[in-house]
Amino acid sequence: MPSRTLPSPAPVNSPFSSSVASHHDRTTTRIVPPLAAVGFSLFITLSICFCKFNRKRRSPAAVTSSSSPPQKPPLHEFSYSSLRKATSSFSPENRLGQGGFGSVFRGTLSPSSGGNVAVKVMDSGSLQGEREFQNELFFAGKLDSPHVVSVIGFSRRRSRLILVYELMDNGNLQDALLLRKSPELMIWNRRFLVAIDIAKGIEYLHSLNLPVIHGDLKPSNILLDRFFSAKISDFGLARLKSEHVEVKVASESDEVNVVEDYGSVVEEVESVVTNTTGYDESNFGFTDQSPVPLSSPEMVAQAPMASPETVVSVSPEMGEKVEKKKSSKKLECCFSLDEEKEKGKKKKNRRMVRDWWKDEYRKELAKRMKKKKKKKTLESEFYSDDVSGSVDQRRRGDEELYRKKRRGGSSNSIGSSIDWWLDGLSGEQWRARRRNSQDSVKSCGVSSTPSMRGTMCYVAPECCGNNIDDVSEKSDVYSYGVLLLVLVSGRRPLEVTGPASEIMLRANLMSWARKLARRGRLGDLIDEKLQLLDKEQAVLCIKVALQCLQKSPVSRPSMKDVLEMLTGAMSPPDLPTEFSPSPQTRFSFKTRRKHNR
Ligand SMILES: Nc1ncnc2c1ncn2[C@@H]1O[C@H](COP(=O)(O)OP(=O)(O)OP(=O)(O)O)[C@@H](O)[C@H]1O
Repeated sequence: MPSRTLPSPAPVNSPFSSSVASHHDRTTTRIVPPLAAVGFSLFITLSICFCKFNRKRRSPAAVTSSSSPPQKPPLHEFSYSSLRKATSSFSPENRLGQGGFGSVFRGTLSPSSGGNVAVKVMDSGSLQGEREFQNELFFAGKLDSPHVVSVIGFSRRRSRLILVYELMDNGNLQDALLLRKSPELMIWNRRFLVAIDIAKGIEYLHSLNLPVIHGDLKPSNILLDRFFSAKISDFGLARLKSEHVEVKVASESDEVNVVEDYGSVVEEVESVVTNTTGYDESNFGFTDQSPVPLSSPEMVAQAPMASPETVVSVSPEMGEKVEKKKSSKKLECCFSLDEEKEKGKKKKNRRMVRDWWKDEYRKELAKRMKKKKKKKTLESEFYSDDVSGSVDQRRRGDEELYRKKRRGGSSNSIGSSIDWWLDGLSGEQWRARRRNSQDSVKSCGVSSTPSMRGTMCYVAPECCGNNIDDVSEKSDVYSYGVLLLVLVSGRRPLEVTGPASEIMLRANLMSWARKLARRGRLGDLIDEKLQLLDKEQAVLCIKVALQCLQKSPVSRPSMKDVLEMLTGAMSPPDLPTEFSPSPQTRFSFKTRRKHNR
């Protein structure tokens, strides 16, 4: 009987083992494929996720979205009828104010469209108005700050241009402070906070990637919301910073190297002639901001052939283009015009504008000389500490006339008469003047913008010449200095009311502040009617203002420093050694050279 032996472990190749193995194999083949598939798909999924995550981390979009502020929603294009309805057919009761280029009305839209708004209707047919409108829209797309009045939208109906802003319930600073419409501003702290808000707003503009120069800072362009927070408005004269630009007008294939700054490129574009009827409507605004038109060679080639009623204009598209080109530090050639032609045209335009201004000066001077001979003595008194031996920057556009009169033997009085006239223009007169200038623009067909750099009394001396490169952030700093003095004193920069002795002493706010500084009596400048006054803070404001009002732009502090000085983050400033706002010699020299050319 065969003994039952326990089956020894089967060798691998035994039939038994093969049957076990085949059984095992069958099990494995049944289990492994799904497992492998699961594992494989898990692996694939994980690696895809990893790749995606990695790419996302590295993508510029991810970087921007995390580090840059959220994009502003696009501007809304309103229909004319909706705005007419919102303002009860632009009824006089809804009128909030009148600017140089149109009226502003209160409007009520649906909450989703903006709720309560301010609707600015530009005077139809005004070229400057159109220009300001374009500028406003261009900057509206760029600016986003709690210290800048927001543009909500716009409307365009043939030549009727309308801008829609957030409503600022307490109107402008000029009315609130100088017409004493807001008793709230009689409390010192409120005024100080307004000064800080404005400083923050300007600092924001200057700290942008492409700094924005407002160019027209004055109380009527500072609006107050219902909590009396101040915001900067009116970017009609604003521009991108201009420094040194090496622009070679070259052939199509050439490239133009842009050194550091692009504002001047915008300025260069100003000399590209466009038709009076304006910009191409389809390209106007925010439906498509693509920077097509001005760079296209066809258009540039057409430019000089435009009709006689051509005007100088800057377009939003160009600004956009300029910004886009910044990263590459190169700007493709925008101009196929040859250099000589372009220069000649520019020169001719400038000459026409200058001639017009000269004429205006001459007329105004004659009138003033005839009517107010007595004032001569007062003027020389006011400007005795302001006017240096050199010709004032503000007279640069009128140097010929100045020199002629000087030869006539009355240099000082004439010089200061011009100053007096410039400084003495009230807002109304200046506005009227700007309107007149529009007429002139129409008649001579050239933009008068080079002469229109802000509002008299607030505009920095270097802005009044023909050289656009003289305008910088420091020009805004100067205007802020005047604003600060106005805030602290509750007075206009020029007040010629009251008895003669009063006029002689205080008429010119800046001169008065300088005189007081020399006498160590800055406190005299503070508004006597202020309540809860913090005198130390008020004197600090005057000192900062005097720093801002220095004649040399480089000596003025930056807006960042101004803000830090006012908030105590930086030690208070020493009084500047020189107080004269008259311009640097280099400006006069440069301009004279230009004139002679
Ligand atoms: N968003 C707004 N909310 C409330 N009121 C406004 C608003 N915008 C303008 N206003 C009022 O309308 C007035 C006219 O404004 P606008 O900007 O047209 O001209 P301006 O700045 O006063 O003068 P200019 O155009 O000559 O510089 C302002 O002074 C202000 O009182």
